[in-house]
Amino acid sequence: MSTSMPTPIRCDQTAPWPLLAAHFSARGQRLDLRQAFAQDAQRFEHFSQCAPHLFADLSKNLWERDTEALLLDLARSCGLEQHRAALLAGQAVNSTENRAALHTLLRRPAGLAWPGDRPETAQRLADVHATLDAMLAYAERVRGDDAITDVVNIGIGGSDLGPHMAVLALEEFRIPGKRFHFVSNVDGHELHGVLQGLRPESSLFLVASKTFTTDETMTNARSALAWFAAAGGRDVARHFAALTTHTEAAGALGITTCFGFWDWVGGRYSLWSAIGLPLAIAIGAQGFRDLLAGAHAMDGHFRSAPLAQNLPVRLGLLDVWYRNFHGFASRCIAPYHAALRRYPAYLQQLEMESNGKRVAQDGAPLAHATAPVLWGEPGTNGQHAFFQMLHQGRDVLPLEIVAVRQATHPLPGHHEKLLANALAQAQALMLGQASADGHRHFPGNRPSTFILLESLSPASLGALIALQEHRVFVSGSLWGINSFDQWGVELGKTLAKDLQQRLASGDAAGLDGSTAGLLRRLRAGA
Ligand SMILES: O=P(O)(O)OC[C@H]1O[C@H](O)[C@H](O)[C@@H](O)[C@@H]1O
Repeated sequence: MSTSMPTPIRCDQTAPWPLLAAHFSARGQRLDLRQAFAQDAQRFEHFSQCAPHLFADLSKNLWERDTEALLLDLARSCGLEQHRAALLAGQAVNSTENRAALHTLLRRPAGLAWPGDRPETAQRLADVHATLDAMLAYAERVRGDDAITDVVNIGIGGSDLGPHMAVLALEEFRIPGKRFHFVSNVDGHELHGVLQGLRPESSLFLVASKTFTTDETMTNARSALAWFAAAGGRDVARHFAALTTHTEAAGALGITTCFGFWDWVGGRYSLWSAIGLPLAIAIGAQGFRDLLAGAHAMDGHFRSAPLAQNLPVRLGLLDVWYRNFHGFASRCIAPYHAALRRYPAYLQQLEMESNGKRVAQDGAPLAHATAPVLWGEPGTNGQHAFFQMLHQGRDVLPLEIVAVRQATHPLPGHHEKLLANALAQAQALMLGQASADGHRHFPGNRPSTFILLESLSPASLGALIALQEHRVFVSGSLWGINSFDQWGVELGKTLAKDLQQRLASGDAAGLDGSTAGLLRRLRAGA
């Protein structure tokens, strides 16, 4: 059993909060990055940071050393260090569900104890490794089974976004001869499109659902099972596996090959658990262990680096500064690597489902803003679509670039162009360009963060994702919210059940005028 932990202190109820507001009015809102670089020869050194497997340049952001010092005071006043310790020790930081959020345990080496561990941690870690070993052995068997050519992951949200993003990101490491498909939407077009290219005897379906109740996933799993039987498939135990905390529910559906995990793993933090099986099949047991090791290295950095040199902390503090003082409402994510094309979507769930909250831990409404909108596309594509607005729109939209120093393809010239574009965008946003013609004038002073990986590998991807997880924890902690629940997704699910019946029956009694009108329209011809 997890014990409850002291409630973090809300940022707007601490002494540094009004000091930050005063600092913003006096200087922060007028900071000019071009002047800031001219006045501080060490600005790049001060605001850049090495962390395991990556490097980050935060110097082109609208803050100065004094700002960061005040933000660090804010973090301390909010009890960030105590809250971090509670997270890592497995206390019930998810207060509305009375659960720990122990995704860090999933990547901890076997037998490693941390000071402050709760008594049950050693057993949990042993369970993690027993499951990991079994899952990786299974992944290796599937990799060696040439009869299986197609692996279909059926899952949604955290049971789709992580493995899907990572299988794409690590395509260079992917086993040849197997195709990977991800079916998430209840829209039958998606599953139908995949099934059309499959044969039962060469397909492996992985039904991924923490709860094993999610309607989309259950509907797709039932349809896949029905297709399998109708197409002459035999041996469900060989061709279907369930990745879930509810193995009995999988059994009830007829799926007996199961890899489990635990309620203390949040859906959007579950890539490291059995939910990672499609990735493990794609990149192999060693690749998956490298991913875990990369994430664990970042966990160590987050756990022990001083706050002022702690990259997730610095990013999380910058997020608070931007959201609550500058009032920036979004962050544009631009991975300059085509294989990271699902990275923005992955971060959307991680940050917006974690921190898109309007009440404090105690349920009281907050007076300050929380998660920004995350959005984006790989560079250079985004440059030819929406970067116009980043450069010349009326709103300031902070940009976060992820670039990779080494390419793995052999094509000459491409990578230099790609990296030059990443650098140029950050430079153009900051420097701008004066022109008497308003249409050609670039105001500049627009912020960006530049994250650099040496290469895109399982280890660096693990570190990058763990960095983002911890950064979301930092801002959520200061905002005083529970970053680990997602009650906001429930109402729509309940109403969809009711409306599914009404779509069949035509009963519009008691509905609002718009929903009733649309229902009639949808049923026209029924
Ligand atoms: O893994 P599952 O239990 O099927 O949940 C899948 C997803 O759906 C839920 O509604 C939540 O919004 C997500 O956090 C979760 O990842």
